[in-house]
Amino acid sequence: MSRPFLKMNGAGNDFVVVEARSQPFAPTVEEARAIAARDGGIGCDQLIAIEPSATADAFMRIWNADGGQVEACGNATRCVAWLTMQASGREAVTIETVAGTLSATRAGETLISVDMGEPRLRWDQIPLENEMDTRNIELQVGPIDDPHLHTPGAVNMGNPHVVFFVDDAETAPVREAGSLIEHHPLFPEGVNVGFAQIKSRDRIRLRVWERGAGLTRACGTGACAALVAAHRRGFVNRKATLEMDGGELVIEWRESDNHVIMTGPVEVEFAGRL
Ligand SMILES: N[C@H](CCC[C@H](N)C(=O)O)C(=O)O
Repeated sequence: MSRPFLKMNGAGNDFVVVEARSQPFAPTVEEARAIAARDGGIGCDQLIAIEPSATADAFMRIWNADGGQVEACGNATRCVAWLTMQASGREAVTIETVAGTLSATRAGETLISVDMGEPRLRWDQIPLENEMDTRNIELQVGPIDDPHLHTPGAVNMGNPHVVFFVDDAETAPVREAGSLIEHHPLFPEGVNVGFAQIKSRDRIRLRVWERGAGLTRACGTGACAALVAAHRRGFVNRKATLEMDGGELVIEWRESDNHVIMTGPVEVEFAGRL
């Protein structure tokens, strides 16, 4: 039976959002992949279901475009939080995910802040295949030998990220290197691959090759990971604007509680039926 959905995006990272509180939604990997397909499907980076939660305002389930379920999606969390605020009239809501429950507050008519919690920084929390310093991980593969790509940092924001520091994000080998590293044996659960150009102590230009989705126009958890990795290397302050292909996110790694706060836009593109 067909069912309604909303096509949304957060800074250009786009989603098909399905309401699954009244009617369960359990697509197979193939069905999720078919919905996400840009050629023949609706087309999105992630497929999102809003489900009941016993402990939060809603549970958010996330499928990547390749049909696999994942733990976290920052831009989608803002979209689901915004929908929940619009429906409830409240300015603060909680969203339960596989990676934990997140608190969101309204920062504007279509601007949402999400407390993404604490970054996980130990090698076995990323996770990595073997023990190493997650500030500077040793990774040599394909175009990554490019001397312009400095030793990356690794951060888990509920999902795994590796962040390379590059001289120019526009010319960085995002597709070639991203697709190689996504499945590199150093990352037993795969990895999202960020390419960060430090423009100043409070501005980073970031492009992300996402695990299971490829090059996206923005990545919220990727923006959080890039800020944390760059601060750990002394490149930026604790708060910065992350310039992504589809828009800007403001990320702060709060000193008081070690939480990472992500603020960014939400947009409803259209409504349809699956
Ligand atoms: N676009 C999402 C990240 C999706 C991460 C997913 N690609 C994974 O496999 O972890 C975001 O805004 O955080």
